[in-house]
Amino acid sequence: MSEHFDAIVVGLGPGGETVAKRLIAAGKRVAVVEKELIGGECPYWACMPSKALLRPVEARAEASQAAGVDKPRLDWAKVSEWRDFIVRHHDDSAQVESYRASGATVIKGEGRMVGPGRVSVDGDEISGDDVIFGTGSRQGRPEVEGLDDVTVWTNREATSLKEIPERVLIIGGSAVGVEMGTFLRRMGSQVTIVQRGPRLLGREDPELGELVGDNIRADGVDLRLNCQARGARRNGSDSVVELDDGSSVSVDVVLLASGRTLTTDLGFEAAGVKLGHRREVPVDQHCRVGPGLWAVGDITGVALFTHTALYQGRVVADNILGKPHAADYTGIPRVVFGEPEIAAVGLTTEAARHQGIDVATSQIDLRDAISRPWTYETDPHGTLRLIADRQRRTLVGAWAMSPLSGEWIHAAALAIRAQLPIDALLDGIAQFPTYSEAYYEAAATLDL
Ligand SMILES: Cc1cc2nc3c(=O)[nH]c(=O)nc-3n(C[C@H](O)[C@H](O)[C@H](O)COP(=O)(O)OP(=O)(O)OC[C@H]3O[C@@H](n4cnc5c(N)ncnc54)[C@H](O)[C@@H]3O)c2cc1C
Ligand SMILES: NC(=O)c1ccc[n+]([C@@H]2O[C@H](COP(=O)([O-])OP(=O)(O)OC[C@H]3O[C@@H](n4cnc5c(N)ncnc54)[C@H](O)[C@@H]3O)[C@@H](O)[C@H]2O)c1
Repeated sequence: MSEHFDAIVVGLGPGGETVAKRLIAAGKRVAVVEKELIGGECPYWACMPSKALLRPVEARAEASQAAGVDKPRLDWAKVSEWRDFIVRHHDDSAQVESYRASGATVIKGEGRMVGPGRVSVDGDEISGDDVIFGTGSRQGRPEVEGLDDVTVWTNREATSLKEIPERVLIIGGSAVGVEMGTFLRRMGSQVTIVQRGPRLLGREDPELGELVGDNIRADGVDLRLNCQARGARRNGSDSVVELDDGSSVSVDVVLLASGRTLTTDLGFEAAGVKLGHRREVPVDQHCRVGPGLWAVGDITGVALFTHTALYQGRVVADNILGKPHAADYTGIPRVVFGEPEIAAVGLTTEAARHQGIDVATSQIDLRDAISRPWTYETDPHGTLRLIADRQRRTLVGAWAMSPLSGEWIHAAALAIRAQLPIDALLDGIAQFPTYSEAYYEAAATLDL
Protein backbone atom coordinates (compact mmCIF):
# COMPACT_ATOMS: atom_id res chain seq x y z
CA MET A 1 0.00 0.00 0.00
CA SER A 2 1.38 3.41 -0.92
CA GLU A 3 1.45 6.07 1.80
CA HIS A 4 -1.47 8.51 1.60
CA PHE A 5 -1.34 12.26 2.34
CA ASP A 6 -3.83 15.09 2.38
CA ALA A 7 -1.64 16.79 -0.21
CA ILE A 8 1.51 16.14 -2.22
CA VAL A 9 3.49 19.10 -3.54
CA VAL A 10 5.91 18.23 -6.34
CA GLY A 11 8.56 20.91 -6.98
CA LEU A 12 9.44 23.30 -4.18
CA GLY A 13 10.04 26.57 -6.00
CA PRO A 14 8.31 29.77 -4.89
CA GLY A 15 4.91 28.47 -6.10
CA GLY A 16 5.12 25.00 -4.56
CA GLU A 17 6.54 26.33 -1.32
CA THR A 18 3.71 28.83 -0.92
CA VAL A 19 1.08 26.11 -1.24
CA ALA A 20 2.98 23.66 0.99
CA LYS A 21 3.54 26.15 3.81
CA ARG A 22 -0.09 27.27 3.83
CA LEU A 23 -1.44 23.73 3.86
CA ILE A 24 0.96 22.68 6.61
CA ALA A 25 -0.02 25.75 8.67
CA ALA A 26 -3.67 24.74 8.25
CA GLY A 27 -2.90 21.33 9.78
CA LYS A 28 -2.88 19.24 6.59
CA ARG A 29 -0.70 16.16 6.26
CA VAL A 30 1.65 17.16 3.46
CA ALA A 31 4.43 15.42 1.51
CA VAL A 32 6.85 17.70 -0.32
CA VAL A 33 8.83 16.22 -3.22
CA GLU A 34 11.90 18.07 -4.52
CA LYS A 35 14.54 16.67 -6.84
CA GLU A 36 17.19 19.33 -6.17
CA LEU A 37 17.13 22.17 -3.64
CA ILE A 38 14.10 23.30 -1.66
CA GLY A 39 13.43 26.86 -2.78
CA GLY A 40 13.69 26.24 -6.53
CA GLU A 41 15.48 28.15 -9.27
CA CYS A 42 14.72 31.61 -7.86
CA PRO A 43 16.83 31.67 -4.67
CA TYR A 44 19.78 29.62 -5.93
CA TRP A 45 20.28 30.32 -9.65
CA ALA A 46 17.90 33.07 -10.79
CA CYS A 47 16.30 36.09 -9.10
CA MET A 48 18.29 36.23 -5.89
CA PRO A 49 21.87 35.73 -7.10
CA SER A 50 21.32 37.89 -10.19
CA LYS A 51 19.99 40.77 -8.12
CA ALA A 52 22.71 40.31 -5.48
CA LEU A 53 25.29 40.54 -8.28
CA LEU A 54 23.63 43.54 -9.92
CA ARG A 55 23.29 45.62 -6.77
CA PRO A 56 27.01 46.46 -6.34
CA VAL A 57 27.36 47.58 -9.98
CA GLU A 58 24.16 49.60 -9.61
CA ALA A 59 25.38 51.21 -6.37
CA ARG A 60 28.66 52.07 -8.06
CA ALA A 61 26.90 53.65 -11.01
CA GLU A 62 24.57 55.57 -8.69
CA ALA A 63 27.51 56.83 -6.64
CA SER A 64 29.23 58.15 -9.75
CA GLN A 65 26.00 60.09 -10.49
CA ALA A 66 25.95 61.77 -7.08
CA ALA A 67 27.65 65.18 -6.98
CA GLY A 68 31.06 65.09 -5.36
CA VAL A 69 31.24 61.30 -4.90
CA ASP A 70 34.10 59.37 -6.48
CA LYS A 71 33.43 55.99 -8.03
CA PRO A 72 33.64 53.38 -5.26
CA ARG A 73 36.01 50.44 -5.81
CA LEU A 74 34.40 47.12 -6.75
CA ASP A 75 35.88 44.12 -4.97
CA TRP A 76 34.82 40.99 -6.88
CA ALA A 77 35.92 38.63 -4.09
CA LYS A 78 33.53 40.36 -1.70
CA VAL A 79 30.72 40.57 -4.25
CA SER A 80 30.94 36.83 -4.94
CA GLU A 81 31.18 36.06 -1.23
CA TRP A 82 27.94 37.95 -0.64
CA ARG A 83 26.32 36.16 -3.61
CA ASP A 84 27.38 32.81 -2.09
CA PHE A 85 25.79 33.78 1.21
CA ILE A 86 22.58 34.87 -0.53
CA VAL A 87 22.32 31.50 -2.34
CA ARG A 88 22.85 29.69 0.99
CA HIS A 89 25.98 28.12 -0.51
CA HIS A 90 23.55 25.93 -2.47
CA ASP A 91 22.68 24.10 0.72
CA ASP A 92 19.02 23.53 1.61
CA SER A 93 19.52 21.46 4.77
CA ALA A 94 17.94 24.21 6.90
CA GLN A 95 14.89 24.21 4.60
CA VAL A 96 14.59 20.40 4.77
CA GLU A 97 14.86 20.53 8.55
CA SER A 98 12.27 23.29 8.80
CA TYR A 99 9.70 21.30 6.76
CA ARG A 100 10.36 18.18 8.85
CA ALA A 101 10.03 20.19 12.07
CA SER A 102 6.67 21.48 10.88
CA GLY A 103 5.42 17.91 10.43
CA ALA A 104 5.75 17.55 6.66
CA THR A 105 7.27 14.50 4.96
CA VAL A 106 10.21 15.56 2.81
CA ILE A 107 11.04 13.31 -0.13
CA LYS A 108 14.11 14.13 -2.19
CA GLY A 109 13.65 12.71 -5.67
CA GLU A 110 11.97 13.20 -9.03
CA GLY A 111 8.20 13.17 -8.80
CA ARG A 112 6.07 12.06 -11.74
CA MET A 113 2.37 11.96 -12.35
CA VAL A 114 1.03 8.40 -12.40
CA GLY A 115 -2.72 8.92 -12.33
CA PRO A 116 -5.39 10.79 -10.40
CA GLY A 117 -4.01 11.44 -6.88
CA ARG A 118 -0.96 9.28 -7.55
CA VAL A 119 2.67 10.32 -7.79
CA SER A 120 5.76 8.18 -8.20
CA VAL A 121 9.08 9.34 -6.78
CA ASP A 122 12.02 7.47 -8.23
CA GLY A 123 9.84 4.35 -8.51
CA ASP A 124 8.01 4.52 -5.16
CA GLU A 125 4.36 5.52 -5.26
CA ILE A 126 2.51 7.83 -2.89
CA SER A 127 -1.03 9.18 -3.08
CA GLY A 128 -2.83 12.33 -2.01
CA ASP A 129 -6.29 13.90 -1.95
CA ASP A 130 -4.69 16.88 -3.68
CA VAL A 131 -1.58 16.90 -5.85
CA ILE A 132 0.10 20.19 -6.70
CA PHE A 133 2.81 20.50 -9.36
CA GLY A 134 5.20 23.48 -9.31
CA THR A 135 8.14 22.06 -11.20
CA GLY A 136 9.19 25.32 -12.86
CA SER A 137 11.43 25.70 -15.87
CA ARG A 138 14.98 25.37 -17.09
CA GLN A 139 17.08 27.17 -19.71
CA GLY A 140 16.12 26.08 -23.21
CA ARG A 141 18.78 25.17 -25.74
CA PRO A 142 18.62 27.09 -29.02
CA GLU A 143 19.29 25.08 -32.14
CA VAL A 144 22.81 26.15 -32.98
CA GLU A 145 25.03 23.65 -34.69
CA GLY A 146 28.19 22.92 -32.72
CA LEU A 147 26.92 24.43 -29.46
CA ASP A 148 28.03 21.28 -27.61
CA ASP A 149 31.64 21.93 -28.67
CA VAL A 150 31.98 25.38 -27.06
CA THR A 151 31.84 26.76 -23.52
CA VAL A 152 28.16 27.31 -22.76
CA TRP A 153 26.64 28.83 -19.65
CA THR A 154 22.99 28.78 -18.66
CA ASN A 155 21.59 30.99 -15.91
CA ARG A 156 23.01 28.44 -13.46
CA GLU A 157 26.67 28.89 -14.42
CA ALA A 158 26.17 32.63 -14.97
CA THR A 159 24.77 33.26 -11.50
CA SER A 160 27.36 30.97 -9.84
CA LEU A 161 30.35 32.40 -11.70
CA LYS A 162 33.67 32.45 -9.86
CA GLU A 163 35.60 34.62 -12.30
CA ILE A 164 34.50 37.36 -14.65
CA PRO A 165 35.05 36.13 -18.21
CA GLU A 166 36.87 38.49 -20.55
CA ARG A 167 34.54 38.03 -23.53
CA VAL A 168 30.95 36.81 -23.50
CA LEU A 169 28.37 36.36 -26.23
CA ILE A 170 24.79 36.28 -24.99
CA ILE A 171 22.11 34.62 -27.11
CA GLY A 172 18.82 36.40 -26.35
CA GLY A 173 18.05 40.01 -25.49
CA SER A 174 15.21 39.89 -23.02
CA ALA A 175 15.26 39.99 -19.21
CA VAL A 176 18.12 37.53 -18.65
CA GLY A 177 20.18 38.93 -21.54
CA VAL A 178 19.81 42.54 -20.39
CA GLU A 179 20.40 41.81 -16.71
CA MET A 180 23.40 39.51 -17.14
CA GLY A 181 24.74 41.66 -19.99
CA THR A 182 24.58 44.75 -17.76
CA PHE A 183 26.29 42.96 -14.89
CA LEU A 184 29.07 41.42 -16.98
CA ARG A 185 29.74 44.61 -18.93
CA ARG A 186 29.95 46.66 -15.76
CA MET A 187 32.34 44.08 -14.31
CA GLY A 188 34.61 44.64 -17.30
CA SER A 189 33.65 41.84 -19.73
CA GLN A 190 33.40 42.55 -23.45
CA VAL A 191 29.77 41.69 -24.09
CA THR A 192 27.99 40.90 -27.35
CA ILE A 193 24.22 40.40 -27.25
CA VAL A 194 22.64 38.58 -30.17
CA GLN A 195 18.91 39.17 -30.38
CA ARG A 196 16.81 37.70 -33.15
CA GLY A 197 14.15 40.43 -33.07
CA PRO A 198 14.52 44.08 -34.12
CA ARG A 199 15.01 45.31 -30.55
CA LEU A 200 15.67 44.27 -26.98
CA LEU A 201 12.73 43.27 -24.73
CA GLY A 202 10.70 42.33 -27.79
CA ARG A 203 7.43 41.90 -25.89
CA GLU A 204 7.42 45.53 -24.67
CA ASP A 205 6.55 48.73 -26.56
CA PRO A 206 9.10 49.29 -29.36
CA GLU A 207 10.01 52.70 -27.89
CA LEU A 208 11.05 51.04 -24.64
CA GLY A 209 13.11 48.42 -26.49
CA GLU A 210 14.87 51.24 -28.38
CA LEU A 211 15.64 53.14 -25.18
CA VAL A 212 17.05 50.04 -23.54
CA GLY A 213 19.11 49.28 -26.65
CA ASP A 214 20.56 52.82 -26.78
CA ASN A 215 21.37 52.64 -23.10
CA ILE A 216 23.12 49.29 -23.26
CA ARG A 217 25.06 50.32 -26.37
CA ALA A 218 26.22 53.46 -24.54
CA ASP A 219 27.56 51.09 -21.89
CA GLY A 220 29.77 49.51 -24.53
CA VAL A 221 27.75 46.37 -25.26
CA ASP A 222 28.01 45.17 -28.86
CA LEU A 223 24.33 44.72 -29.72
CA ARG A 224 23.45 42.63 -32.76
CA LEU A 225 19.77 42.95 -33.61
CA ASN A 226 17.78 40.89 -36.13
CA CYS A 227 20.53 38.38 -35.72
CA GLN A 228 20.87 34.75 -34.72
CA ALA A 229 23.68 32.38 -33.96
CA ARG A 230 24.05 29.96 -36.87
CA GLY A 231 26.90 27.76 -35.69
CA ALA A 232 29.57 27.40 -33.05
CA ARG A 233 33.03 25.87 -33.05
CA ARG A 234 36.08 25.70 -30.87
CA ASN A 235 39.31 27.38 -31.88
CA GLY A 236 41.91 26.56 -29.23
CA SER A 237 40.53 27.96 -25.99
CA ASP A 238 38.18 30.30 -27.87
CA SER A 239 34.52 29.62 -28.50
CA VAL A 240 33.70 30.98 -31.92
CA VAL A 241 30.09 31.80 -32.77
CA GLU A 242 29.04 32.28 -36.37
CA LEU A 243 26.15 34.68 -36.84
CA ASP A 244 23.65 34.75 -39.66
CA ASP A 245 24.81 38.26 -40.69
CA GLY A 246 27.99 36.52 -41.91
CA SER A 247 30.21 37.66 -39.04
CA SER A 248 31.75 35.57 -36.29
CA VAL A 249 32.60 36.45 -32.71
CA SER A 250 35.32 34.80 -30.59
CA VAL A 251 34.55 34.62 -26.89
CA ASP A 252 35.38 32.76 -23.70
CA VAL A 253 31.78 31.96 -22.88
CA VAL A 254 28.45 31.69 -24.71
CA LEU A 255 25.62 32.55 -22.32
CA LEU A 256 22.16 31.24 -23.18
CA ALA A 257 19.34 33.70 -22.47
CA SER A 258 16.99 32.52 -25.18
CA GLY A 259 13.99 31.54 -23.05
CA ARG A 260 12.87 28.77 -20.74
CA THR A 261 11.71 25.20 -21.27
CA LEU A 262 8.85 24.32 -18.94
CA THR A 263 9.44 21.24 -16.80
CA THR A 264 6.28 19.39 -17.73
CA ASP A 265 7.74 16.16 -19.14
CA LEU A 266 6.44 14.38 -16.04
CA GLY A 267 3.82 11.95 -17.23
CA PHE A 268 0.99 14.47 -17.54
CA GLU A 269 -0.02 13.36 -21.01
CA ALA A 270 -0.07 9.65 -20.07
CA ALA A 271 -2.33 10.66 -17.20
CA GLY A 272 -4.72 12.35 -19.62
CA VAL A 273 -3.62 16.00 -19.28
CA LYS A 274 -3.21 17.64 -22.70
CA LEU A 275 -0.36 20.14 -22.57
CA GLY A 276 -0.59 23.48 -24.39
CA HIS A 277 1.46 24.61 -27.41
CA ARG A 278 4.30 25.83 -25.17
CA ARG A 279 4.06 22.55 -23.24
CA GLU A 280 2.38 24.42 -20.39
CA VAL A 281 -0.02 22.68 -18.03
CA PRO A 282 -3.51 24.02 -18.71
CA VAL A 283 -5.15 25.45 -15.59
CA ASP A 284 -8.54 27.02 -14.97
CA GLN A 285 -9.06 30.30 -13.07
CA HIS A 286 -8.47 28.46 -9.80
CA CYS A 287 -5.17 26.96 -11.04
CA ARG A 288 -6.92 23.60 -11.15
CA VAL A 289 -5.85 21.10 -13.82
CA GLY A 290 -8.51 18.53 -12.94
CA PRO A 291 -10.17 17.09 -9.84
CA GLY A 292 -7.58 17.18 -7.02
CA LEU A 293 -4.82 18.24 -9.43
CA TRP A 294 -3.32 21.74 -9.39
CA ALA A 295 -0.42 23.60 -11.00
CA VAL A 296 1.46 26.76 -10.00
CA GLY A 297 4.34 28.85 -11.30
CA ASP A 298 6.22 28.73 -14.59
CA ILE A 299 4.64 25.43 -15.72
CA THR A 300 1.29 27.19 -16.10
CA GLY A 301 2.87 29.43 -18.75
CA VAL A 302 1.38 32.54 -17.09
CA ALA A 303 3.85 35.48 -16.77
CA LEU A 304 7.01 33.61 -15.76
CA PHE A 305 7.88 35.52 -12.60
CA THR A 306 8.35 34.59 -8.98
CA HIS A 307 5.56 36.97 -7.96
CA THR A 308 3.17 35.10 -10.30
CA ALA A 309 4.19 31.76 -8.75
CA LEU A 310 3.70 33.16 -5.24
CA TYR A 311 0.27 34.51 -6.18
CA GLN A 312 -0.83 31.23 -7.76
CA GLY A 313 0.42 29.43 -4.65
CA ARG A 314 -1.90 31.57 -2.52
CA VAL A 315 -4.78 30.94 -4.95
CA VAL A 316 -4.33 27.15 -4.84
CA ALA A 317 -3.94 27.00 -1.06
CA ASP A 318 -7.13 29.04 -0.62
CA ASN A 319 -9.07 26.78 -2.98
CA ILE A 320 -7.87 23.58 -1.30
CA LEU A 321 -8.70 25.06 2.10
CA GLY A 322 -12.28 25.77 1.04
CA LYS A 323 -11.92 29.52 0.34
CA PRO A 324 -12.80 29.84 -3.37
CA HIS A 325 -10.24 32.10 -5.05
CA ALA A 326 -10.18 32.85 -8.79
CA ALA A 327 -6.86 34.16 -10.12
CA ASP A 328 -6.86 37.61 -11.73
CA TYR A 329 -3.66 38.32 -13.64
CA THR A 330 -4.41 41.97 -14.39
CA GLY A 331 -1.48 44.28 -13.74
CA ILE A 332 1.42 41.90 -13.04
CA PRO A 333 4.53 44.12 -12.99
CA ARG A 334 7.51 43.23 -15.21
CA VAL A 335 10.83 44.57 -13.98
CA VAL A 336 14.21 44.15 -15.63
CA PHE A 337 16.93 45.09 -13.18
CA GLY A 338 19.15 46.87 -15.67
CA GLU A 339 21.01 50.11 -15.04
CA PRO A 340 18.70 51.98 -14.65
CA GLU A 341 15.74 49.75 -13.85
CA ILE A 342 13.17 49.05 -16.57
CA ALA A 343 9.63 48.50 -15.33
CA ALA A 344 6.39 47.81 -17.14
CA VAL A 345 2.89 46.75 -16.22
CA GLY A 346 -0.40 46.01 -17.94
CA LEU A 347 -0.91 46.17 -21.68
CA THR A 348 1.57 47.46 -24.22
CA THR A 349 0.24 50.17 -26.54
CA GLU A 350 -0.17 47.68 -29.39
CA ALA A 351 -1.87 45.06 -27.21
CA ALA A 352 -4.32 47.67 -25.96
CA ARG A 353 -5.20 48.70 -29.54
CA HIS A 354 -5.45 45.04 -30.51
CA GLN A 355 -8.06 44.59 -27.78
CA GLY A 356 -10.13 47.34 -29.39
CA ILE A 357 -9.41 49.89 -26.66
CA ASP A 358 -9.63 53.57 -27.69
CA VAL A 359 -6.05 54.25 -26.62
CA ALA A 360 -4.57 57.51 -25.35
CA THR A 361 -0.87 57.60 -24.50
CA SER A 362 1.49 60.09 -22.97
CA GLN A 363 5.24 59.84 -22.66
CA ILE A 364 7.29 62.20 -20.56
CA ASP A 365 10.96 62.88 -20.07
CA LEU A 366 11.37 62.89 -16.31
CA ARG A 367 14.12 65.53 -16.46
CA ASP A 368 11.67 68.06 -17.84
CA ALA A 369 8.68 67.04 -15.79
CA ILE A 370 9.77 66.55 -12.19
CA SER A 371 12.51 67.52 -9.74
CA ARG A 372 13.70 64.19 -8.38
CA PRO A 373 16.00 63.28 -11.29
CA TRP A 374 17.98 66.48 -10.54
CA THR A 375 18.40 65.78 -6.85
CA TYR A 376 19.21 62.13 -7.62
CA GLU A 377 21.73 62.33 -10.47
CA THR A 378 24.17 64.80 -11.96
CA ASP A 379 23.33 63.60 -15.46
CA PRO A 380 19.64 62.85 -14.96
CA HIS A 381 17.59 60.61 -17.18
CA GLY A 382 14.30 58.75 -17.20
CA THR A 383 11.12 58.20 -19.19
CA LEU A 384 7.55 57.28 -18.26
CA ARG A 385 4.77 56.28 -20.61
CA LEU A 386 1.13 55.85 -19.65
CA ILE A 387 -1.35 53.91 -21.78
CA ALA A 388 -4.98 54.76 -21.05
CA ASP A 389 -8.47 53.74 -22.10
CA ARG A 390 -10.03 56.98 -23.36
CA GLN A 391 -13.61 55.75 -22.99
CA ARG A 392 -13.32 54.36 -19.49
CA ARG A 393 -10.77 56.99 -18.37
CA THR A 394 -8.59 54.31 -16.74
CA LEU A 395 -4.98 53.28 -17.04
CA VAL A 396 -4.38 50.00 -18.90
CA GLY A 397 -0.59 50.03 -19.13
CA ALA A 398 2.54 51.89 -18.11
CA TRP A 399 6.29 51.61 -18.43
CA ALA A 400 9.31 53.49 -17.21
CA MET A 401 13.04 53.41 -17.53
CA SER A 402 14.45 55.29 -14.60
CA PRO A 403 16.21 54.83 -11.28
CA LEU A 404 13.99 52.97 -8.81
CA SER A 405 11.24 52.38 -11.38
CA GLY A 406 11.00 48.77 -10.19
CA GLU A 407 9.61 50.22 -6.97
CA TRP A 408 7.43 53.11 -8.14
CA ILE A 409 5.81 51.18 -11.05
CA HIS A 410 3.68 49.58 -8.37
CA ALA A 411 1.47 52.67 -8.19
CA ALA A 412 0.54 52.04 -11.84
CA ALA A 413 0.06 48.33 -11.10
CA LEU A 414 -2.45 49.17 -8.39
CA ALA A 415 -4.21 51.76 -10.58
CA ILE A 416 -4.55 49.24 -13.41
CA ARG A 417 -5.67 46.40 -11.19
CA ALA A 418 -8.18 48.53 -9.30
CA GLN A 419 -9.31 50.32 -12.50
CA LEU A 420 -8.67 53.58 -10.71
CA PRO A 421 -10.11 56.54 -12.63
CA ILE A 422 -7.39 58.72 -14.22
CA ASP A 423 -9.09 61.61 -12.41
CA ALA A 424 -7.86 60.11 -9.14
CA LEU A 425 -4.29 60.23 -10.49
CA LEU A 426 -4.88 63.82 -11.56
CA ASP A 427 -6.14 64.74 -8.11
CA GLY A 428 -3.45 62.66 -6.34
CA ILE A 429 -0.81 64.23 -4.12
CA ALA A 430 2.58 62.53 -4.51
CA GLN A 431 5.37 63.39 -2.09
CA PHE A 432 7.92 65.96 -3.34
CA PRO A 433 10.53 65.36 -4.66
CA THR A 434 10.02 61.73 -5.73
CA TYR A 435 9.73 59.86 -9.01
CA SER A 436 6.10 59.10 -8.09
CA GLU A 437 5.21 62.69 -9.02
CA ALA A 438 5.69 61.63 -12.64
CA TYR A 439 2.27 59.96 -12.66
CA TYR A 440 0.45 63.25 -12.24
CA GLU A 441 2.57 64.94 -14.93
CA ALA A 442 2.08 62.09 -17.42
CA ALA A 443 -1.64 61.79 -16.67
CA ALA A 444 -2.05 65.55 -17.23
CA THR A 445 -0.75 65.23 -20.79
CA LEU A 446 -3.05 62.34 -21.76
CA ASP A 447 -5.45 63.36 -24.49
CA LEU A 448 -8.63 62.06 -22.85
C1 LIG B 1 18.41 34.47 -14.40
C2 LIG B 1 16.98 34.61 -13.98
C3 LIG B 1 16.63 35.68 -13.19
C4 LIG B 1 15.30 35.83 -12.78
N1 LIG B 1 14.98 36.92 -12.03
C5 LIG B 1 13.71 37.10 -11.63
C6 LIG B 1 13.35 38.22 -10.82
O1 LIG B 1 14.19 39.06 -10.49
N2 LIG B 1 12.07 38.35 -10.44
C7 LIG B 1 11.12 37.44 -10.80
O2 LIG B 1 9.95 37.61 -10.41
N3 LIG B 1 11.42 36.36 -11.56
C8 LIG B 1 12.69 36.17 -11.97
N4 LIG B 1 13.01 35.06 -12.72
C9 LIG B 1 11.97 34.06 -12.99
C10 LIG B 1 11.78 33.14 -11.75
O3 LIG B 1 13.01 32.55 -11.40
C11 LIG B 1 10.74 32.06 -12.02
O4 LIG B 1 9.58 32.62 -12.57
C12 LIG B 1 10.38 31.32 -10.73
O5 LIG B 1 11.52 30.73 -10.15
C13 LIG B 1 9.33 30.26 -11.01
O6 LIG B 1 8.98 29.61 -9.83
P1 LIG B 1 8.31 28.16 -9.85
O7 LIG B 1 7.58 28.05 -8.54
O8 LIG B 1 7.57 27.93 -11.08
O9 LIG B 1 9.51 27.11 -9.80
P2 LIG B 1 11.08 27.08 -9.91
O10 LIG B 1 11.72 28.20 -9.17
O11 LIG B 1 11.48 26.88 -11.32
O12 LIG B 1 11.38 25.76 -9.09
C14 LIG B 1 10.85 24.52 -9.49
C15 LIG B 1 11.37 23.44 -8.55
O13 LIG B 1 10.83 22.20 -8.95
C16 LIG B 1 11.83 21.21 -8.87
N5 LIG B 1 11.47 20.11 -9.76
C17 LIG B 1 11.40 20.12 -11.11
N6 LIG B 1 10.98 18.93 -11.57
C18 LIG B 1 10.77 18.15 -10.49
C19 LIG B 1 10.30 16.83 -10.30
N7 LIG B 1 9.96 16.07 -11.34
N8 LIG B 1 10.20 16.36 -9.05
C20 LIG B 1 10.54 17.13 -7.98
N9 LIG B 1 10.98 18.39 -8.09
C21 LIG B 1 11.08 18.89 -9.33
C22 LIG B 1 13.09 21.93 -9.28
O14 LIG B 1 14.24 21.24 -8.82
C23 LIG B 1 12.88 23.28 -8.59
O15 LIG B 1 13.39 23.24 -7.28
C24 LIG B 1 14.33 34.88 -13.16
C25 LIG B 1 14.68 33.79 -13.95
C26 LIG B 1 15.99 33.66 -14.36
C27 LIG B 1 16.37 32.48 -15.21
N1 LIG C 1 13.68 40.59 -13.43
C1 LIG C 1 12.87 39.59 -13.74
O1 LIG C 1 11.71 39.53 -13.33
C2 LIG C 1 13.39 38.49 -14.59
C3 LIG C 1 14.75 38.37 -14.87
C4 LIG C 1 15.18 37.34 -15.68
C5 LIG C 1 14.27 36.45 -16.20
N2 LIG C 1 12.96 36.57 -15.89
C6 LIG C 1 11.97 35.67 -16.48
O2 LIG C 1 12.58 34.45 -16.88
C7 LIG C 1 12.11 34.06 -18.16
C8 LIG C 1 13.28 33.82 -19.08
O3 LIG C 1 13.87 35.06 -19.48
P1 LIG C 1 14.75 35.17 -20.79
O4 LIG C 1 15.18 36.56 -20.94
O5 LIG C 1 15.78 34.10 -20.80
O6 LIG C 1 13.75 34.66 -21.91
P2 LIG C 1 12.60 35.31 -22.78
O7 LIG C 1 11.82 34.17 -23.25
O8 LIG C 1 11.90 36.39 -22.05
O9 LIG C 1 13.38 36.02 -23.99
C9 LIG C 1 14.24 35.30 -24.82
C10 LIG C 1 14.80 36.24 -25.87
O10 LIG C 1 15.76 35.52 -26.63
C11 LIG C 1 15.53 35.76 -28.00
N3 LIG C 1 15.97 34.57 -28.70
C12 LIG C 1 15.49 33.30 -28.58
N4 LIG C 1 16.18 32.47 -29.36
C13 LIG C 1 17.14 33.18 -29.97
C14 LIG C 1 18.18 32.87 -30.87
N5 LIG C 1 18.36 31.63 -31.31
N6 LIG C 1 19.00 33.86 -31.30
C15 LIG C 1 18.82 35.13 -30.85
N7 LIG C 1 17.86 35.50 -30.00
C16 LIG C 1 17.02 34.53 -29.54
C17 LIG C 1 14.04 36.00 -28.11
O11 LIG C 1 13.73 36.76 -29.25
C18 LIG C 1 13.74 36.76 -26.82
O12 LIG C 1 13.94 38.14 -26.97
C19 LIG C 1 11.19 35.16 -18.67
O13 LIG C 1 9.88 34.77 -18.54
C20 LIG C 1 11.49 36.33 -17.77
O14 LIG C 1 10.36 37.12 -17.53
C21 LIG C 1 12.50 37.58 -15.13
